[in-house]
Amino acid sequence: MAITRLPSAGFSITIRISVTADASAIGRLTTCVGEAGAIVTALDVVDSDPTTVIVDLTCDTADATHADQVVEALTALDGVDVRKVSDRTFLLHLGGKIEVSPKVSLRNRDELSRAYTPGVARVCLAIAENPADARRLTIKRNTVAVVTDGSAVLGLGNIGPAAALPVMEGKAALFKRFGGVDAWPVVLDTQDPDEIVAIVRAIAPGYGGINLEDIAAPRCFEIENRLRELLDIPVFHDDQHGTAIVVLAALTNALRVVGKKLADVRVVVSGAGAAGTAIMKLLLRQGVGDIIAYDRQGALHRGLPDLNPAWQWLAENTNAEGFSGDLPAALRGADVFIGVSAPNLLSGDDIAAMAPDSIVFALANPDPEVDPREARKHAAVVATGRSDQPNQINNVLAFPGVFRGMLDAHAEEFTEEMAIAAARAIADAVGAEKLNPTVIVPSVFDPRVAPAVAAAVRAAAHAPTPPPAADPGPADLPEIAAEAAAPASPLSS
Ligand SMILES: NC(=O)c1ccc[n+]([C@@H]2O[C@H](COP(=O)([O-])OP(=O)(O)OC[C@H]3O[C@@H](n4cnc5c(N)ncnc54)[C@H](O)[C@@H]3O)[C@@H](O)[C@H]2O)c1
Ligand SMILES: O=C(O)C[C@H](O)C(=O)O
Repeated sequence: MAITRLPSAGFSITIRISVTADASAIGRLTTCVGEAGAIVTALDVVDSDPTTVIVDLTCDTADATHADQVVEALTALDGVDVRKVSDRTFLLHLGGKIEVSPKVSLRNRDELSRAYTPGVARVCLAIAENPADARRLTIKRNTVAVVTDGSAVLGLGNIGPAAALPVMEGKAALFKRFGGVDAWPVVLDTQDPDEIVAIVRAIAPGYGGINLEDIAAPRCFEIENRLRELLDIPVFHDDQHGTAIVVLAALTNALRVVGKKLADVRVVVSGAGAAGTAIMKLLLRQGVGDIIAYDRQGALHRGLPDLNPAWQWLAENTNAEGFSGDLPAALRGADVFIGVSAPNLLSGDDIAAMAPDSIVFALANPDPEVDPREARKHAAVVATGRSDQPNQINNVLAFPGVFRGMLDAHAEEFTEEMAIAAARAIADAVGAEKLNPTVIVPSVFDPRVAPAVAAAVRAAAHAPTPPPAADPGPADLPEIAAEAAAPASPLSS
């Protein structure tokens, strides 16, 4: 039942090869790579002499084992010497993916004296006198902490803070690329909720928002709730709310495609963790017909003893009929399946037993709950978290625009109203003229998405439209400078 892995840019390798320089040499290399199931994406001649040519051959493979097989096949060719193999994903990560870059030039004493000491002291005092000025005079206005304890990283589990860092750097890069937000990873060597809350509370003054990331359920709920109480900046748990926003957007459009209404559909959710719980809460808030929630031990229902508070809430607010059968049984006649749990739980036959025009979102990464190619044989709309399948559902459609909007609005909290507004903006970004079973979410690279989400979030925060630039324009500065400089300026006496 496992999904067959296809060659992907995520497993791209560059192989440096020395080959005898005859007319068919290059052709033999590319044929060999193709026959081994990889896809050649580039071939560069690095050097040559009268008898040999040295090339860098770049190809997409399916995984690390497949990459080894491709290299072995090349090595076995006559007249071929494989000199070096580079994993392009690892090359891209050398030294990390983000850096701090000054926005001011520091070319001489004049600039140094204003950007740093002694000039900076007056700015510090201005903020000490009026803490709200931190948003105008420091990075706080545009900076988000991406906080993790490394306890639930992607679908990889509890791999710890250092191993989580590449994901957090990636999030920070996405924040900047799609939302213009300066985000910085904060990886914590503790998984104790009290310590996490204390640390985040202590670092909060330097940030305009907190993005919790890859913290395992159910601790993530407690940590988020406590921080929301304590802080005057928005706290957003991306795995919960980012996912829930994009799933609501995708489901809105999928229901448009099949002509059903949210209030009429029965939804089965596999995985009542961070993502699943937030998805269910948002769907319930939007008036979904009914939901049955599954986790490892089966369906959540009112009769189950010793549930944690999050599951107790779900047991009381879902599964109206008190169904307690297995997952395939729950799917019989269901309109929608949403998987945020584990790979390969369902077969094509399970999907075939759903209601006509069913919708399947199999979102476990990297391998979904059901092979999407099997699911597509029976369901009207299928989405996954994968970039090599149509309808990729990923939080990146939500979080850059959500934080752009919250920062611009100087929002003090993230609200459900913002989540619903963001989901509507993402759904509407597809547009009736483009909507079909394979296009229910906009492209990650659609430049209209993040601004539309930001505008929707700002409106939900009841904030006025900000000026186009996130930074203060020159017109703002004299007023701030005069205000801030007056008490301490040596020139003013
Ligand atoms: N595509 C997306 O946009 C997207 C977004 C968020 C999460 N995800 C994926 O969803 C999955 C869950 O993410 P999360 O952040 O909620 O993690 P989580 O650890 O908070 O929750 C996962 C839940 O699934 C349950 N589970 C595990 N195996 C199960 C099984 N065989 N049957 C039923 N339930 C099972 C766990 O007990 C847990 O409650 C991961 O694979 C993640 O990569 C995808
Ligand atoms: O966060 C993401 O981009 C992916 C998703 O949250 C996941 O856990 O797989």
